[in-house]
Amino acid sequence: MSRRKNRLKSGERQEGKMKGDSSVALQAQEEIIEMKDVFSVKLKRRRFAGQKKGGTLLGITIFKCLNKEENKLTDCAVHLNNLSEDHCQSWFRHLKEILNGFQNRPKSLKVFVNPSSHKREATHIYYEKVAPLFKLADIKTDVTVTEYEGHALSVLKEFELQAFDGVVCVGGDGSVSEVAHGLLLRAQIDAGKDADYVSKPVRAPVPLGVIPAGTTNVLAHTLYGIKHAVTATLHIVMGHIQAVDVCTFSTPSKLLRFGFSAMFGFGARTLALAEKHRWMPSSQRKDFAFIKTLADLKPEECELSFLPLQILQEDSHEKDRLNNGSMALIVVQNTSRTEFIKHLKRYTSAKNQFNFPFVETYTVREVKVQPRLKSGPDARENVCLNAEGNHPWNIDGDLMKGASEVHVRVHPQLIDLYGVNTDDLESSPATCNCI
Ligand SMILES: Nc1ncnc2c1ncn2[C@@H]1O[C@H](COP(=O)(O)OP(=O)(O)OP(=O)(O)O)[C@@H](O)[C@H]1O
Repeated sequence: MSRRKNRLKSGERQEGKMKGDSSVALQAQEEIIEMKDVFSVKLKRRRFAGQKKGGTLLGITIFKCLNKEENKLTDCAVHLNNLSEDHCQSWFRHLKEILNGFQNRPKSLKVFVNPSSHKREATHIYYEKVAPLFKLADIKTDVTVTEYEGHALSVLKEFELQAFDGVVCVGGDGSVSEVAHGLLLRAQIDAGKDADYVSKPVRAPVPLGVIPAGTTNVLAHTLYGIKHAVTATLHIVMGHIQAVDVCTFSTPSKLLRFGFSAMFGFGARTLALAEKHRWMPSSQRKDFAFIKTLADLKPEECELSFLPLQILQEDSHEKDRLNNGSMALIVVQNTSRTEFIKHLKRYTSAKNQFNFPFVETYTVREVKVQPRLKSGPDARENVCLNAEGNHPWNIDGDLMKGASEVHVRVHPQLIDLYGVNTDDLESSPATCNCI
């Protein structure tokens, strides 16, 4: 058996023989290949340079998804040598039939690529690492490279969603949030709901996939346990799906946004300052805004009310999951800058993260935040402060300016995301280089 160059750059290859008649497993060099790990099968032919059709049949090649170390997935080619056209064609048809039977695997995807994410590498990542795997898996794609902020949202409001099995976003958290919001908004419009006030939203009709290519990729990290475009692509190709809770953020009169997470106070003010300095390179801008907001740290005058979730003792192991109909509310108040920095330093660690007397944590279903307006001689400040958007929110990394009272509600399992239950993944800590 001779070894030839692998057709996939990132993959590995093995060789073996087709023998017997097995519907779910093949044997290649002592290794059992389970069909649930296979995402593509091709007839393997010897062709001359430039030859597109025909060629001598050599066997079939099976492409499977391999679980590498630390949550990393990669693709791998297994060559099964057989010179009989009839034999290969019959195996090929049979294996294709099995692959077509996997329900959640997409056959057609709408893809949004944000070319401005991070250091402008999203387009390269998509065409070099993601698109070849989609092609190999025979997934049809319709790609929109976004031209401005809000472009994905306007496309999502108009296009023929029924033609696709899923939507994919290549970018950072801001882009994913815009696409998730657009997908859910579109679902409400299609269901005949008032998009300005949605009390019981309907689910997104198709799953959303996230290819990490941004400055912050928290959502991708949560779904795949790693920032790795090939891993994310293979989760999509293999149809790994999980239902995830989504929140609505509304003022008393208007739905602001569907989103996964939000910050009010320090995290929002940092983002607002960073947005004012868009001319700076992305990482510098964020570090600058972080340090400056920390230096000017002041408490946010507001009233906070919330509806706690009663978790039964036997269900308490579910408290960390992404789809149990609850939110974690973390309140930091009445503390000094020094103590606050200690809290921030521990923020990314899973151990004793919130173990400070000035940090309170609650498991809740609803939260209301009402900025407290000034009275007496300072009351005139309210008008100019609100006009400047002085009560900003950071919703999934996107800035919402000037909102008055904001009502946050969690809606269980409102969207399907490609990925796995992160409880099953090995966790790797996030880091911050400013403090
Ligand atoms: N062509 C474009 N030019 C400018 N902004 C765009 C473009 N396409 C999309 N956007 C917007 O860019 C924002 C940020 O994108 P994304 O989160 O992918 O990148 P990022 O590098 O993580 O962002 P940030 O620098 O804000 O952290 C999104 O809100 C999106 O709406």
